[in-house]
Amino acid sequence: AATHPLWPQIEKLTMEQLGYAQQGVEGGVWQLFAEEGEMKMYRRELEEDGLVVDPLKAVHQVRGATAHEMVHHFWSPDVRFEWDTSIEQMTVLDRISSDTIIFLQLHKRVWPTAQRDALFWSHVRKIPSSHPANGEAYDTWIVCNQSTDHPDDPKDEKCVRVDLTVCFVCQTFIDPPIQEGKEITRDNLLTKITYCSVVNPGGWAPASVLRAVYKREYPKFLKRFTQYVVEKCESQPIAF
Ligand SMILES: CC(C)(C)c1cc(CCc2ccccn2)cc(-c2ccc(S(=O)(=O)CCO)cc2)c1
Repeated sequence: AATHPLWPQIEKLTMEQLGYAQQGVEGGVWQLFAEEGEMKMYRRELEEDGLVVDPLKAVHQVRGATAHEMVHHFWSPDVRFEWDTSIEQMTVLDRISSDTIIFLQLHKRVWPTAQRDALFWSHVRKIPSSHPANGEAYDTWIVCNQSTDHPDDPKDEKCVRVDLTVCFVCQTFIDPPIQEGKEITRDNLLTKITYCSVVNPGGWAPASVLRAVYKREYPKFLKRFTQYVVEKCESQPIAF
């Protein structure tokens, strides 16, 4: 896949998004709009050509599943319908490598806006932890979703194409730190999650509707998704 024409963009954007996700939310630019237990959701108000494209950043931490397990279930087309209630259809247009897929997704229509679809590459990658595994911090895993073009794009005029950049970054910590010779259980897995998205709705949609939708849907999505992965993995061997 390193020879695929998209590869330089995939490499560059994935590392940029990793940096963006790891930036803190200090400085007053991010406004907290939802908080539930360990989950905090922030947004910045941003409009382009009169369209709401508010960047979102969510941070969460979850016990019971690893960064690898979280990120794999976010990336995999096989389980997408099990957790993503916002989509009506999903097609894999291309598998450009074992870790990069091109998706076409039809999202459920949200009244009164026109139905939207999204065509994006989705890349999953492990970022080896910089300091040697001190037995606490494990590797960081990232999924980066970026809108792209594709020759098999059906270009359905009835649909409005959203333009999205999304990253889902996870890192697992063993808590409390492992004792010599003791086995790690799922309860020792503390996974920190950062979810960032910038979605241009791509066509007329009232600011009030979009802001109401993401303020309602995003907290639900992140809670539902993380619970789904913890439950799905609880009886499985731990995949680091
Ligand atoms: C609300 C807004 C942020 C603009 C929005 C609108 C729509 C299209 C559906 C829609 C919703 C509301 C209003 C109009 N259309 C989709 C998405 C969206 C797409 C993808 C992902 S993902 O994280 O890549 C998970 C894979 O599906 C997350 C969010 C967001």
